[in-house]
Amino acid sequence: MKILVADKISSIGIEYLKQQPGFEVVVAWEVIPDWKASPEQVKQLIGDVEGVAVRSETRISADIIAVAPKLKVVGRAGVGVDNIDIEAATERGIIVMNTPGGNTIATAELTFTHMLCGTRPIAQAAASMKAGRWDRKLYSGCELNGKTLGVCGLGRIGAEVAKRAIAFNMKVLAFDPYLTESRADALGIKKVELDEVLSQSDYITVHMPLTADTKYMIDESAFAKMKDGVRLFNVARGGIIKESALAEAIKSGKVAAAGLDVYESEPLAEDSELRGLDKLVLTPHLGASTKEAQESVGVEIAHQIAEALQGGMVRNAINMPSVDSKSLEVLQPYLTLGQALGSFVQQLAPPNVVKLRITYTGKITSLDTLPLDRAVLRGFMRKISDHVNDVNAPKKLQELGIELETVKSNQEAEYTELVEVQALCADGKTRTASGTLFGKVQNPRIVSIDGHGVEATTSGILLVFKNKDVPGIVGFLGTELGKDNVNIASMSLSRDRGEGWAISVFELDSVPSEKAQADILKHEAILKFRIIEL
Ligand SMILES: NC(=O)C1=CN([C@@H]2O[C@H](COP(=O)(O)OP(=O)(O)OC[C@H]3O[C@@H](n4cnc5c(N)ncnc54)[C@H](O)[C@@H]3O)[C@@H](O)[C@H]2O)C=CC1
Ligand SMILES: O=C(O)C(=O)COP(=O)(O)O
Repeated sequence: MKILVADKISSIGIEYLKQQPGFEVVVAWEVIPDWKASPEQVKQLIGDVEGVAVRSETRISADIIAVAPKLKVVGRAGVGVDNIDIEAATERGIIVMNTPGGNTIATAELTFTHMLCGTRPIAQAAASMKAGRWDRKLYSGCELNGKTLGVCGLGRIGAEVAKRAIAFNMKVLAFDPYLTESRADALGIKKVELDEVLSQSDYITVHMPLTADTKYMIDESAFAKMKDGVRLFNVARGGIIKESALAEAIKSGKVAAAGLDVYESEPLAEDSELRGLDKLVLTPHLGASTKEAQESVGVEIAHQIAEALQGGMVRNAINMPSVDSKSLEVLQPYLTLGQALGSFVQQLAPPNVVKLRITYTGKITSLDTLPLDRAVLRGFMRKISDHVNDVNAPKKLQELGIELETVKSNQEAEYTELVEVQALCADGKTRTASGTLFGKVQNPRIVSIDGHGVEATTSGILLVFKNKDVPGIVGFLGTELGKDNVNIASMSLSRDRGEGWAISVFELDSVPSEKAQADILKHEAILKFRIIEL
């Protein structure tokens, strides 16, 4: 398996990948000496690669994905994945993973450094000293003590910045729609709306991803709401603060000081007007550039990529549910059951399914069932679409126009836990299969088909049929299958005395020939049957 290291990650991480049996590691800058991670260069190396490790420089666009037919994993040694086309990767079933947390402290500390530089003009004073001057009057500053800091985006980095601000005796306001009051209380900060952050803060710092909601969140109209002499910082993503509006606000004197680490377009253009603004301190996307952070994220991503490609655990995936090893052990039999039920129902139902409903009942409802949903979908799509995996299964289902509904039910059931998969068809009919885990070994079994109790395996070949409840059916089938040299491994019969018919499942060792299937259907008591391959 070929792994491409496209951006400079920790050498310990690269070594780890090289040590993995069966891995061939291509270190981009060793192969192409003037490596700039341009699309042309990336295309030269990515053609036969199964895993790629990147930071923020290499763009994994839809075009790149299109020329990387073997690509299975994109590992981002860091947080932001805006350089990766997640939609295109998901469509292709490529796992995109990052390493949240590894560079939190480094980035929080750089933010604080920027805040301090915006408080005491260290960068400007240092430059003047280097230029041979001694300008004591020019470079006086102010104090953080007693000031109000507004934090937009109170996630990992925002929270660390807030803690440091509190240590400097600042009051902290936070705007983050996803922040709970209890977390705000625990951090000793006040959760407010964006307008309050804008109007009440002496310092404003942003720590969110760049999304449609956050793009230009700080634009001309936001600056108009701010105090005169406000100080602004962006160590998150270029474009959250609109650069042209910031430049105007600095020039007009509205903004007393500002610091940027990230830009709308990177690298920042040589002739960008931002470079000429004295009150603005610029750093070239250095948030995560500490020895500690790079070692942490580089080693972590190497481990994650290796594990995912070696068929182990998938951690920190952006486009599929992640499961840790302990949970995976618990979930494994359920995943087998879920995939089997999904596949079973798809093969049982006609092709006009419009909705898939997964219902969890009993003990299982206490687990994180998201990975199970994916297993059901993967099973359902198995015979419909090529290359379906946990990454792209929901997208593929959506493309087929099939809606997904998942329900956690607290209703009494015959089993202590039950997974039910129901296909709702365009004509209003439904086809349903349920399953549970049997015994201490947690053996997955199908226990009901369309509401009729059966007991069937979750692997192999099943003959499912509906018949009139008359004598001789089992003998007839035994004879017909025997003539076709098909062995019956087990059978489960379920009859409905009231209606006079039965649903039965035979587990077979091989698929009966078309002739044998036609002969079986000739029996007037066999109403319909399906061969289901699990
Ligand atoms: N300059 C650099 O080198 C680095 C930059 N970053 C960037 O810093 C940012 C934050 O990273 P983390 O704290 O690790 O992420 P995180 O996911 O822990 O925090 C992001 C926070 O933003 C909030 N948020 C999302 N949408 C929002 C909205 N519309 N309005 C307000 N809040 C919103 C979320 O609720 C979350 O609490 C990311 O953009 C990341 O890419 C991260 C590391 C290094
Ligand atoms: O982790 C992030 O989001 C970053 O922006 C860090 O970027 P980098 O890995 O230093 O290119």
